[in-house]
Amino acid sequence: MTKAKALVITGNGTNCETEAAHACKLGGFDEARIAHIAELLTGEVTLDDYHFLNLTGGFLDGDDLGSAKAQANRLRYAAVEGKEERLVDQITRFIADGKLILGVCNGFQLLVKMGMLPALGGNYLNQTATLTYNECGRFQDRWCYLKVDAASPSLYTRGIEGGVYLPVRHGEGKFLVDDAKTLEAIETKHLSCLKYSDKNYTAASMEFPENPNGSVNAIAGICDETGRIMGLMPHPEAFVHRTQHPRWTREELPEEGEGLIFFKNAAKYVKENF
Ligand SMILES: NC(=O)CC[C@H](N)C(=O)O
Repeated sequence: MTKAKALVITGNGTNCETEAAHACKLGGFDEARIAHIAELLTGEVTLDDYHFLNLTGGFLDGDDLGSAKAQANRLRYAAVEGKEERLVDQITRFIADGKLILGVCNGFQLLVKMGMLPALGGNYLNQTATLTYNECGRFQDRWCYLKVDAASPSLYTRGIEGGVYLPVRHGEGKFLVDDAKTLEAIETKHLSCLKYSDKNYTAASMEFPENPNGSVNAIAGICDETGRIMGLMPHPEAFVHRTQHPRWTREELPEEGEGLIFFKNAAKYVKENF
């Protein structure tokens, strides 16, 4: 059987790479390699050797120009040393090969600003949305209830009943779209797979602090139409064990944290399809 291989990109200010790689291993990947972005740009590491690309959280380029904007330009336009291709050509091939990309927080901002989400009509290099300053005007560091759309094509949220409880920590998490048509397409295709909600996961919420940033339609995460590419502001890699839960000493909790399912689903998909 193929070895399921995950790649986590680090460098220029990411700070969740170790947790993301740990979550990949716990979720069932045989290998989780942390690579500096420079290793991709020099051609020492190539995406073709992996199945699951993790774009992780942090403060890429210090959030200058807006979170993840500089890295979005870097990934879209930088050449790979000694090769006739740009890094974006490798990413486009990665997607065409049926592989998986998960962007968390800064990684979600990166995917959106590269144009890779929501990628309506399969156009992966067309920016139609953004993530900008939280409506409250402050950085938010708190735990949120996230309602899952069971009709979404996202492979990561498969099997989740109701919703998940995960931490957020961001200053620029407000999801916005360029026009009403984009939002309508996102909703009718069920690409808005995660929404900030009340604690019973009954309804999406625009109320602060349930919705920590004022995202349009309470959107916390979206996927593309294939369900293989997903981005979300909350951090699934930060809740893979019960001791990461804020009330773990007071509540009876299962051993496994609620975020691990994202990585288990990704590993299962890779093992079934490669
Ligand atoms: N945790 C993160 O990845 C934060 C992303 C970004 N630096 C922000 O503050 O919005």
